[in-house]
Amino acid sequence: MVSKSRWKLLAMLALVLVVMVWYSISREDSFYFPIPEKKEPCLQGEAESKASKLFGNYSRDQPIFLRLEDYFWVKTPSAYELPYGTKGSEDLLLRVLAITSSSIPKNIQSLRCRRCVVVGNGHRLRNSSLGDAINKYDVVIRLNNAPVAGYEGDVGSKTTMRLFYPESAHFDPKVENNPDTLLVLVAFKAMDFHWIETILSDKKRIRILNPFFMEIAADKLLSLPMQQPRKIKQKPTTGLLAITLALHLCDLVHIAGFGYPDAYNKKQTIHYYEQITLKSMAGSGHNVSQEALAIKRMLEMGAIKNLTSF
Ligand SMILES: CC(=O)N[C@H]1[C@H]([C@H](O)[C@H](O)CO)O[C@](OP(=O)(O)OC[C@H]2O[C@@H](n3ccc(N)nc3=O)[C@H](O)[C@@H]2O)(C(=O)O)C[C@@H]1O
Ligand SMILES: CO[C@@H]1[C@H](O)[C@@H](O)[C@H](O[C@H]2[C@H](O)[C@@H](NC(C)=O)[C@H](OCc3ccccc3)O[C@@H]2CO)O[C@@H]1CO
Repeated sequence: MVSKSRWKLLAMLALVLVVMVWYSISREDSFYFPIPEKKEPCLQGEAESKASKLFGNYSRDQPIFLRLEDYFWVKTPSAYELPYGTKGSEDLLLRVLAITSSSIPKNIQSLRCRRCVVVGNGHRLRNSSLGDAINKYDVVIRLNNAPVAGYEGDVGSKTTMRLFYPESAHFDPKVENNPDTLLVLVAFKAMDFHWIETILSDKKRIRILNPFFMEIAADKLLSLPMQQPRKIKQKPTTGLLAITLALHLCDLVHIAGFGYPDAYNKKQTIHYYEQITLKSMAGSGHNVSQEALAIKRMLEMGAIKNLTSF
């Protein structure tokens, strides 16, 4: 027979154990009982089903990056010229695709469920301390010249893809030089292909984004006219384009650093890394209030989740 005092001792020990487990789990840096890294639950195909509701009649068969085989023997017909299609640029593309790659890296390809985060360049990331959370995603998509060095605590240090175009390609290659980062060209005009042909030095890391995503963002998210006058007056921002791409590539899509100040807020800086205001964007061909509505719609229907405020 176990005596009453023994039972009491056992009960006390059990209580201490429960408190230790609770304390350990509630701390991020669990030291009594190491717990597996906390990751967002990921449902395979979730972003795909939300995207088809959002975009309607929408083909998931499109490749993310342009492929040589689609221009080599049979020239894939495209309804639009750049930036919504490749009509008229086929021969130039053939030359560029012959010296670049179109594959998705094996470590992303092989994932059963792809957790992605699109990091916008917005000021809301400043002092957000989101760095560790951002680094936990399988795919981190960054935009233009947004720096990582010096801002790791707020924006993380992992970069799986950087979407850029010639005018935005002024990130410091000595600092932002992670060899695992794909450099994804967003082509807006034929000159962009000439440019990339000239500057290519590390061919293996360059990809050319399928203009299909620009078309979908412009048409389905912003309802912009698809008929092309000589000059396109309005187009999606690179951030909205990246969200559209992520909904195609990933199973889970989160965003951070999106949202511009109100138009009357003339002093508020727009970026987390420099002091420019909304004024600098005048004439850049983006309708940020229309984009805010599109992002709100996607948040409301649960297609994306926001890590910062909006
Ligand atoms: C002066 C100008 O033309 N600025 C444009 C700049 C500029 O060309 C590059 O930074 C290169 O220097 O690029 C843009 O955008 P930018 O590089 O500023 O920002 C990238 C994306 O982050 C989202 N963003 C940014 C700031 C903010 N306060 N809220 C946000 O939601 C947007 O989705 C944005 O796309 C661009 O490419 O879209 C759009 C900007 O209009
Ligand atoms: C995502 O868009 C990027 C950036 O945010 C825009 O500001 C920028 O817009 C420029 C646009 O691309 C230029 N269009 C072409 C076809 O080059 C436009 O050029 C105006 C122009 C053209 C020819 C003669 C006179 C004026 O200028 C826009 C503002 O700079 O586009 C970026 C992506 O390329």
